[in-house]
Amino acid sequence: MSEFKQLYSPLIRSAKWYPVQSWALEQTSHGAWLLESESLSRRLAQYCQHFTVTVLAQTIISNDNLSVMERQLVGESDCLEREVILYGDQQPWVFARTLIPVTTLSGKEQDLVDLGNRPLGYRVFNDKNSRRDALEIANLGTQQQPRWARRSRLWINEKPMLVAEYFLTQSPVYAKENGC
Ligand SMILES: C=C(O[C@@H]1C=C(C(=O)O)C=C[C@H]1O)C(=O)O
Repeated sequence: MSEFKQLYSPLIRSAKWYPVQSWALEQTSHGAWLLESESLSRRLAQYCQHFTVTVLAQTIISNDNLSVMERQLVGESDCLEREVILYGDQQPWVFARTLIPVTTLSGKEQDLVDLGNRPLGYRVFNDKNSRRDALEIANLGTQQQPRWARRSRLWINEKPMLVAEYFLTQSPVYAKENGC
């Protein structure tokens, strides 16, 4: 198993998610990232020369393996679980875990199984029938040194998927504290 998956998969699964309103995000530099409602991939790509995605794992998981909240957000269907690292100029920036119900993988959306190293966001946000809701935030670091994660539901042609993203230390989200 990839070292990244081993490290970050359990972290993001056990995250305590809170609604956006619970955090003082307005006017902060990380807030602009966490509140991005359009494609995160496109935003990240503006901060580097080479934006790439590496798939760590992709498997079908039973609905029984979803948490109660996950089930509330995506429904009762089994899901394709896709875990990736988003890289900016070869630096790992974001670990992302997406749950795509198999019922979403129908009609035009059957191609989502075959994305490979193409960013999911490019595919989803190229479709005019896409939107994001149910945004929640978690701090996987400490109060002194926050390490942010967010979870949101994406809709494509009225079909849901759930995306959790963990912003790694080298990501531009922490650019100020990294001295960039
Ligand atoms: C959901 C988006 O796609 C990004 C790309 C992902 C992937 O390729 O699996 C996963 C999560 C995202 O951070 C986005 O760009 O907003």
